[in-house]
Amino acid sequence: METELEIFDDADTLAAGVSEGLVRRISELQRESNTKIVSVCLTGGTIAGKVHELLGAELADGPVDPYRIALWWGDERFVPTGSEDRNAEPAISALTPAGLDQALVHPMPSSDGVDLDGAAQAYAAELGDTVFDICLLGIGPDGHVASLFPDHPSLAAGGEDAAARVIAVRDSPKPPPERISLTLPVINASQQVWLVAAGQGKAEAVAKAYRQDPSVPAGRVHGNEATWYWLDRAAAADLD
Ligand SMILES: O=C1O[C@H](COP(=O)(O)O)[C@@H](O)[C@H](O)[C@H]1O
Repeated sequence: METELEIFDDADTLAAGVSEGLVRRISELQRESNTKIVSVCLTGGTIAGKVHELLGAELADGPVDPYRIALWWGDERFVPTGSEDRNAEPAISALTPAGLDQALVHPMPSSDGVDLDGAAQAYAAELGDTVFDICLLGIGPDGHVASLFPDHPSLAAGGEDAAARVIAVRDSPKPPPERISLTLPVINASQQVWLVAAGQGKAEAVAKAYRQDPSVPAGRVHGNEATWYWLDRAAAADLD
């Protein structure tokens, strides 16, 4: 399993680099097989928003067939449809103009009319045994990935030995308190895991993750084939 590191000057050039990297990898996989549907798991967070904006434009006008991409999410805030806290909706708005097959777009449920545990179970059923070609993950300043937080029940329930593929998260240390998250076995089954972080506030968590410190969830994720770190200089500042 390879670990790759890409460092950019700032958050904007980082987002552009990740977006270009996605186009490169997705088109490579699509070229290998005419029928291949590339499964990409998206993340929420600040830098991801920038990536999705750029990716929407690149997918509309590049080598990728957007109709052969399946989109999934690593985590979601359990809030009503239309809430500005949702991870999926801004990404879908940014990417849909590129011409996605909506049947292959799999947002996690919102809180409208379902309970949290039921929502997590429904997403697990939808996910089945899907293996992601690429799983994008933001890193929180505390080292959380998806909605698996350090020193929190989410990490116990969603750790390497998790029984479920998708869990309900309550009392999240970062608001909103109720969330849905993939667990480590699903993330770590991905062909490639891409960790993306920008800003000095992420530097300590990134350094721990890079040296695979198990005290932070980000230090416990990896891809089957490769793990990529996509960082700006500030987030990379504490790397040895
Ligand atoms: O709440 C969340 O936070 C993390 C990190 O977000 P960032 O804004 O600090 O980059 C994100 O990866 C996760 O998907 C999201 O739900």
